[in-house]
Amino acid sequence: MSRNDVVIQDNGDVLAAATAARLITRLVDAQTAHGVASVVLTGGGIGIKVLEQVRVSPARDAVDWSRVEVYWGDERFLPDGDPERNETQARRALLDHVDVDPERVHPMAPSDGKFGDDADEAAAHYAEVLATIAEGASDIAVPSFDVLLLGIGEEGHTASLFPDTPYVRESQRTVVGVHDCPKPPPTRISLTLPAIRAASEVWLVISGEGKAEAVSSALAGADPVDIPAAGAHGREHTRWLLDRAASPP
Ligand SMILES: O=C1O[C@H](COP(=O)(O)O)[C@@H](O)[C@H](O)[C@H]1O
Repeated sequence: MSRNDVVIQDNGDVLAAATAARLITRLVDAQTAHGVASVVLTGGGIGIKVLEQVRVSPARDAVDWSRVEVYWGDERFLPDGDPERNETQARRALLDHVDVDPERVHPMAPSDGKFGDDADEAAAHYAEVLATIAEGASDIAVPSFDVLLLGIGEEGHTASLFPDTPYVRESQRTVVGVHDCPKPPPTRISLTLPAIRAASEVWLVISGEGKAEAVSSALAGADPVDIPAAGAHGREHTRWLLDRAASPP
């Protein structure tokens, strides 16, 4: 039976620091249990702040970063090194500062990489990468991620799955090229809801009053087609990690 928790912190700074502490512990526990831990990163303001808090925590050295597999839940399809790419931001916030094994860091392709500007090809390739690493722990061809971080948008999008799009309805593919996004940049790559649901734990980390209505709808059981975040669940645990401003009234 999967658990669902809501934890509310006073403000975004406390939320970021508390989530960083929780993430360090989760990675250490996963390494203790099975040697190599896996994490799926998110972009967005609070998601990157969490990584910065991991970086400045003395406890970060409790993690053996060379035994962490790093993935992304979504990416803004922009040139390599673009400051708006989730990968660029995650590297600056944390990955450039810890001893990760480059072979275990799995960014989604940039728009000037080997797939050129073909986001669908880049997404199909990422699906192959995930399928190759998958241990067959679940029915779907992605690794059983130990922890998958997500943010949400004011309209309820999560990863790059926006409301009422073919992408949030996707039931077969694990990774999709996403086009005509309402939030820039318009082209993205995203895990789908079935891939997200393969994670052992899903943590939705959410800050700011602009998100409160979407959070409230998701927790009330909205249709994921309308509020994509409502469809994000972990196999074992789903944690809604909120600041007070983002909490339902
Ligand atoms: O564009 C994106 O936005 C969402 C939420 O970002 P925020 O800054 O409003 O918190 C994020 O979850 C997603 O990964 C990112 O690509």
